Amino acid sequence: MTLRGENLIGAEARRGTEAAVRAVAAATGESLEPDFPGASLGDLDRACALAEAAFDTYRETDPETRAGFLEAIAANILETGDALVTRCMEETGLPRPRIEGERARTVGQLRLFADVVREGSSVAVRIDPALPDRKPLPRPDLRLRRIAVGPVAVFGASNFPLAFSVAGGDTASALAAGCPVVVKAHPAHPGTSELVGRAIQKAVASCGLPEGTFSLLFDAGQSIGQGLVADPRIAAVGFTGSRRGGTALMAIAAARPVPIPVYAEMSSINPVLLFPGALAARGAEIGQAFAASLTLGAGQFCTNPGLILALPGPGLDAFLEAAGAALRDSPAATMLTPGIQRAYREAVARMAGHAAVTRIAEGAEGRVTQGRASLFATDSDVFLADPALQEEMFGASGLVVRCADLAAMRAVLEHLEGQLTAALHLAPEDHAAARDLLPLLERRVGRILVNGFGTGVEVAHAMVHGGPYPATSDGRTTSVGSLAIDRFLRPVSYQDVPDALLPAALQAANPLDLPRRIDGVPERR
Ligand SMILES: NC(=O)C1=CN([C@@H]2O[C@H](COP(=O)(O)OP(=O)(O)OC[C@H]3O[C@@H](n4cnc5c(N)ncnc54)[C@H](OP(=O)(O)O)[C@@H]3O)[C@@H](O)[C@H]2O)C=CC1
Ligand SMILES: O=C(O)CCC(=O)C(=O)O
Repeated sequence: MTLRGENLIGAEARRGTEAAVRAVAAATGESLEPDFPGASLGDLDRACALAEAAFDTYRETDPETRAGFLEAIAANILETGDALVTRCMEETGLPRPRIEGERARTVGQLRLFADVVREGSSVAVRIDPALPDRKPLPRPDLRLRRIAVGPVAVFGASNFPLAFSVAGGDTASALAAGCPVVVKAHPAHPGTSELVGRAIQKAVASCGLPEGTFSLLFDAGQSIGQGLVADPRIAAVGFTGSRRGGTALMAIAAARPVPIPVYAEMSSINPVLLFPGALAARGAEIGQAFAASLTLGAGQFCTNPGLILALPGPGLDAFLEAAGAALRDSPAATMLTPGIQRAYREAVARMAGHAAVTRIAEGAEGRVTQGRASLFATDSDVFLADPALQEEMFGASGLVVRCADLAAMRAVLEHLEGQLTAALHLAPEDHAAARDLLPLLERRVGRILVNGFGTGVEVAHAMVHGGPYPATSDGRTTSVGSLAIDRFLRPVSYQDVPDALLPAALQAANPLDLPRRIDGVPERR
């Protein structure tokens, strides 16, 4: 499919009139055709007006229609074939297996949400039938369902150009909830965004949905993104990116006359706890696995294992030796954008320049567009004294913090900001020590995992890809997995509303065949 560099506004595709986003080949820095002129404020207004006009129709689509729509998007994405894969590789510098894997994850995610919509428990139907004879007062008939919150603004993420971008988890969960979506494309992969956007636009048309169900806007600056968050027709925001970007959007959303939630997934350094028994048994093996996780995707994962906590000893020495050797052998890797490469280089230089931090290993030097791996080490008292040491280095770099004993490890965890994940490496004899730390870890992170690393989030029902601030703006939820739909739903209760006036979801005959709780008890079906 030929790229046209057009904004997709409802059923229309039109070139913008503002400064253009230039697509750039991540590996070489060369400009790619076409350019993507930015949307005007008029385009933004039209996209939001269409989204609002679509809302009441789209949110009341029956489960089969909405699930079929999500599946049609998945099919259309696959139909874009190699054109999508090659363009995405060129724009991001990510290798083919990664992009193909990410496409499968994106399509699988859309299909998972189709299943969620068909299954119906996200509507959360509750019925408390009237008790007219109750004394001293009768109870009214109460029926609850959850409805979509309204049009959602989604910011595509740079580092997952498919799974966290135009048709990624935020879009899939918002559409599954019944919310029209307006996406602000990430300037790092505009061609990928257009191809995926057209796949969604085509599905809107083939499923007979209102055109405002989906729009995609490009912008070389920040006025469209900021305007979207401020627009009174937008009811919620999904974002993955920097803490600075996420908090700027949170401030705009909070300052609106009607504030709205921003679900921002931001920085995380994902502590890895190496317990003594595990280190003694397999320090070198863990070191190799750690290096592989750290360098995945040039380290550009928010789940990247950036902080390692361990007690000194021969096990830690073996870990450092193996991780160091693997990282010294690791080739430099193309980073997503010149800005991300520069930010990474500066973060590594700051760490290397710290008087009380030593560099354990450095990967091979690369081109100007590439990042090289690094591993640093320090002691827990240094880490505790300097908050800058827990800032994310977005790339393949980690910091090992030597903790004199388990109490020192606890002190470091107490001091940490909110995180997406914590990984514990354990042997059976470490279980008691790990058990002691679990309550603290539960307070700090969204996902606790054992004998693995957090990179590569499973898209599943029991997944939490979230965590307390600043890992995310709202630790009560997740941006990956079926629970992500909850962000875009709100409950409405209907009291003594006649059956003929009730939405189908709540009618006595249950025409949508939804799971229901009657008087608090799941109905037998
Ligand atoms: N932890 C994580 O998961 C991730 C962290 N990052 C971090 O973010 C850095 C930059 O990467 P990037 O992906 O571009 O993330 P950004 O947060 O800079 O940008 C993400 C998106 O939000 C927009 N945006 C950012 N700030 C604002 C604002 N104030 N007003 C309106 N729109 C805004 C950007 O537009 P525009 O580009 O025009 O500014 C872009 O579309 C990385 O170096 C890394 O440190 C990045 C990706 C994931
Ligand atoms: O590790 C993953 O699969 C997802 C990582 C992620 O959410 C991110 O880097 O933004």
